Amino acid sequence: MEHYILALDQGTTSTRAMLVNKRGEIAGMVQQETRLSYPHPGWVEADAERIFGSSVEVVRQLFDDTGVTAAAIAGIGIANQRETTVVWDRESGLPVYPAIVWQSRQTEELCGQLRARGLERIFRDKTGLLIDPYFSGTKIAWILEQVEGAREKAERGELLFGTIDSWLIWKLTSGRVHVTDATNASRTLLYNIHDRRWDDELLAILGIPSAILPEVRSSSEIYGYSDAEWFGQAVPIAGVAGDQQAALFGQGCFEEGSAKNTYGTGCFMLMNTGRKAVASSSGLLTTIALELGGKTEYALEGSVFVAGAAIQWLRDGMGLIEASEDSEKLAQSVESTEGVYVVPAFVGLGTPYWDSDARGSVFGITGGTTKAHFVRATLESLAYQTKDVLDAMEKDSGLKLRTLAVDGGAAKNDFLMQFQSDIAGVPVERPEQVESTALGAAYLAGLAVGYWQDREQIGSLRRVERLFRPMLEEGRSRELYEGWRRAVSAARSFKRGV
Ligand SMILES: Nc1ncnc2c1ncn2[C@@H]1O[C@H](COP(=O)(O)OP(=O)(O)O)[C@@H](O)[C@H]1O
Ligand SMILES: O=P(O)(O)OC[C@H](O)CO
Repeated sequence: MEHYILALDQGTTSTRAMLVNKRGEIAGMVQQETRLSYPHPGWVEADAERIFGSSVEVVRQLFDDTGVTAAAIAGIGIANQRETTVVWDRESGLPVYPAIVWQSRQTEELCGQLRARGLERIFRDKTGLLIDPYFSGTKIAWILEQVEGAREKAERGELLFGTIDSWLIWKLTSGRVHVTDATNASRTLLYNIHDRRWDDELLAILGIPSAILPEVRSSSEIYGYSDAEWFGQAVPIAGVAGDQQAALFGQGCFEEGSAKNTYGTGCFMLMNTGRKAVASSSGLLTTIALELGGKTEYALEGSVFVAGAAIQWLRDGMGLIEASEDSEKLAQSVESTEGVYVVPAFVGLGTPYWDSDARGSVFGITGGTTKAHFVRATLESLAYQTKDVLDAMEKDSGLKLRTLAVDGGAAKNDFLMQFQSDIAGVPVERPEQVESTALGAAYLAGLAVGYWQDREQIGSLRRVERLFRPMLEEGRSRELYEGWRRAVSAARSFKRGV
């Protein structure tokens, strides 16, 4: 019987289960969309129970579709949307509040207070992150504050916190295992990435009792076994990483200086900086890339909050397209945007601006602007935001990128990838398998159970599907990008009225 690794990619907008074979091929995939809710402007929440339910459903469906059973699964690897925060009752197993999604901004005020107390430096030095609602720490503090009785319960050890990986593992093991991995821990604003432990000082500042925290483990080891109830028989859960770190690993970015950009709901560029935690002066985050074989590796990261989400907005909010893929043809139906810029700062701006006040804006429209220009400008915004991050990355690392490895849903868009290469002036390399996140999770699990031997073997499995080279004349590219910078600057000043 052929054995597989089961990869579970629990992303912001969808949950996917995949079977990965020895050759690193995806032998089957099932996907389910996740519904988000927006209870107030800027807030983004999800039903944690549904996230777990859909995770089980996609696996069961995958088994039904392929005829593969749990007996043929050597291990489960989990990659998850990071930072998204779940707090649940240890006894009943029920979340005390919906999952607060990473994009959600309800802790803006709390973050402002922390910054006003001059705490930015302490958090930055210890965690590599900024004080921003993006990260889990203030989300936990907010839940403990807002949900009646939650703080007292947390202090009595009756509540548990987890990012989505912890939540899924806890549920899959029917409440026996409460763990996370170092990459996920490094996104909470509570984890000291240098000492590699939960930081008491930061916990005290945020008023979070340590009893609610999961145990932090490596990214590749057997954490526990899924209860037979879920998939028919127990399966080892053997790999965990935040989805962006998983994608870095799945892309084979093992060398210092290698980088990938994932075009999903947001865009996340990570550069491997090896055993060094490089501090940034340009608004990048320093984060744990991986903990494997007793060694910790670090990465620099640039985060764009709204990327593919802007294409979804064209589809669902504006009704301009029927499916995300349609954006490609429409964009190509016009020569340029004719000066139109869309700044999709729906929840503020991340790297390098970190501006919570910025809001989405459109510039340069005329009576001649059509749907095609609008759609093209929205797609182009993904490339411009990536260029912002890339510039910061090269500046802080002192390294010039030779190629940018890409993946994620929107990386399938040829127009976008060519425009990206043109604007960034760097070759863009798309692997045959753009599901790098799932592959990364599978590789981590496979290494733990001996399905694959080492990174060398894994690296040899990667195949490039297409290389996009810069084609646009450099002066034109610079001019377009300067227009973007002006648009961003205007979008940022609008809310403040300056
Ligand atoms: N061909 C395409 N062109 C542009 N955007 C796309 C395309 N296909 C998917 N997307 C966008 O990519 C996102 C889905 O990518 P995915 O990697 O699955 O995201 P996530 O893991 O964040 O849920 C969606 O926001 C969708 O709008
Ligand atoms: O859901 P994704 O794949 O866009 O990833 C979300 C990130 O992990 C948030 O930091």
